[in-house]
Amino acid sequence: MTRPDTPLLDRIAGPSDLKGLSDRELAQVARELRAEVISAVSETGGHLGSSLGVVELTVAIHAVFNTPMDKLIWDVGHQCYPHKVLTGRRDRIRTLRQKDGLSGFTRRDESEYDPFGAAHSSTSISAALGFAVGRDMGRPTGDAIAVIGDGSISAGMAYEALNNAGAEGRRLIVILNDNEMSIAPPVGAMSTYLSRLYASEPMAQMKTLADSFEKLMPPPMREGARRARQLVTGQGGSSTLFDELGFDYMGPINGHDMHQLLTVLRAAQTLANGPVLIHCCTVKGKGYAPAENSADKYHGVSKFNLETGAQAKSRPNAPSYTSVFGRALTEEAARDPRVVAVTAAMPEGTGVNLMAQRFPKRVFDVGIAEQHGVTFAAGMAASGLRPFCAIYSTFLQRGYDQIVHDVALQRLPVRFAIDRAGLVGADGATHAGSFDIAYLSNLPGFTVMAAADEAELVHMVATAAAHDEGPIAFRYPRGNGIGVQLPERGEVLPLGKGRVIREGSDLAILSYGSLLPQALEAAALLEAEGHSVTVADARFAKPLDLDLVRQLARHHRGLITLEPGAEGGFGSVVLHALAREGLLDRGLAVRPMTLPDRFIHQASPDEMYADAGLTVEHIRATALGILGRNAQVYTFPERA
Ligand SMILES: Cc1ncc(C[n+]2csc(CCOP(=O)(O)OP(=O)(O)O)c2C)c(N)n1
Ligand SMILES: CC(=O)[C@@H](O)[C@H](O)COP(=O)(O)O
Ligand SMILES: [Mg+2]
Repeated sequence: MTRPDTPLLDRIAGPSDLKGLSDRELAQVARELRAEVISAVSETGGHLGSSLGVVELTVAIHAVFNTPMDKLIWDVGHQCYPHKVLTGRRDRIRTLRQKDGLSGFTRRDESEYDPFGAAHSSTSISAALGFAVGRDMGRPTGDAIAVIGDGSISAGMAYEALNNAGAEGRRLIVILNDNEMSIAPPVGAMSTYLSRLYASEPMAQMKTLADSFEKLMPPPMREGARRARQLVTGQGGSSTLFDELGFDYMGPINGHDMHQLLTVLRAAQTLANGPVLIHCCTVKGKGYAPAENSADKYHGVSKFNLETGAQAKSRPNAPSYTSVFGRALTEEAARDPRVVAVTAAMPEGTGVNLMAQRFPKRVFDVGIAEQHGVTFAAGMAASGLRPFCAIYSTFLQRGYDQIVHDVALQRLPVRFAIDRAGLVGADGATHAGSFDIAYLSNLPGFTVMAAADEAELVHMVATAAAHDEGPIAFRYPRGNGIGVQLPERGEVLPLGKGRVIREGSDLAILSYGSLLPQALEAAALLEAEGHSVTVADARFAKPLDLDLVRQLARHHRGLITLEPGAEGGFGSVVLHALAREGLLDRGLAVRPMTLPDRFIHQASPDEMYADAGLTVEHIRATALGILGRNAQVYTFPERA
């Protein structure tokens, strides 16, 4: 028997425990749940703002619907912390985004209450429709409910899903969580439209709410309800974009009012006989003043002081790669009025906000629209501008066909600034920048570079700015540089030329990208053990520095290639070149060191690279595996 003053949340082992509670008690659960999320994230860091915006909504959905039989799919999934607390993971919520801990997003292999994984935005409606079809074809699925934000619904994939779902006409619940924020303030006509939808008088809200019920009623009752509404509101009523797409639009409702939420969700559950869109207005960061009062609503925070909201600040000895890029880009823009920048809803994350401070009319935030952003930049390049398309490696995957079809095939000089290259830490596998080397270095006419440090990044920005012969990309990691001196001005690098950093004679390590310091450290260890090791920085995966590769192959017993990228990238380019040049015929020992053929889940970057087999010790062991008979032969990470 639980004591009467026991917090209600302590009695919630799972959503079924919500069923017996009154609406008032559910509101109390939400209050306690909000406090729990704030407390937990103050210890772990993470996506606090979006989670606080959906606390009441999360309680109401799990109280009304029958999860996990009903499939609840969170778009992006960064707002899923309240959901995880209510679905049996409260005991692990303080392991959030840590090695072997809870993911910061939804994951199928983490819980039956996570029917679909997320992290890249705008996928929820598509997945929910898939579940709805499964249900209608007899699969063990109840309702399909997608919760999608106002930022995420602006992406093309969301329209594709709305378009299809509206035509399919199947029962489907889409909840638009509209907090008037993306990561940055939202952009685009859809955002303006949504604001208009609910920026009207209360009466109009009554109207749309009455509208909603009218639509949900069986046809015979609708006419009577419509006439009643017209009498009350005196308005014929207009339909929304969503109505026109075949959805029954319900709302706008206050997403923090438990009574409104429960009433509308129960109505939808009882009456929906096709696709329904519930427009739910919320506040990002709701209920925690430091979040509500901050410009970014605490979208992504480090650990913070619960009382003050002050976030733990790291004191790096070097600037972030992102800020180095933003400043170098701004300098190029100052020298050349043709330089413009495109971001997909991440001006701060990519650093183009630094250029926007000086040249606001030359920086374009297209919203969460990577596909459009790439081809938009291609059009700019075709017009004679010099566009920098700044998109994280993982999100650039969303615009790949546009890269091939609109940029490479037409050999248009779009500059791709690829941030978050390699393993990124707490965001885990969904955000790893693992594949861009592989997916770009095979495209004809592309120039593909990787910065070994922040000074190299400055030179690569200058090289890209000056490169009009075709598309060019440069990648760099999340986080801070290594503390090298930054050049006053970037120099244009000789195309396709690498650089030898230290000369040896036994073995060569050819590094591509940001693991060069690890290569140099391993070389020093090997030298102390009597081995003579050359270390070179390739700088380019395409065009490859063939003279350098020939020289390394001909004058060493072994060659290691090293890259913070998946198989099929730089190492493959080198192996193809060696094979084509007959440089393997004399028994050269080659070891490509890449990310392993499996996904690596969240941890610190160092922990992830250790898991990936890409640390100094791994490099040393690989080298000894070539050089010494009695060496500990390094076995590559197991294949998936
Ligand atoms: C394809 C893709 N591009 C960019 C991002 C980065 N991103 C994560 S959340 C977010 C904003 C989402 O806004 P919204 O859907 O309104 O959710 P809110 O944070 O407001 O709850 C963005 C741009 C992403 N996750 N996926
Ligand atoms: C949820 C999401 O996709 C973004 O917020 C992402 O987590 C940002 O990553 P960075 O923290 O590397 O900018
Ligand atoms: Mg939003």
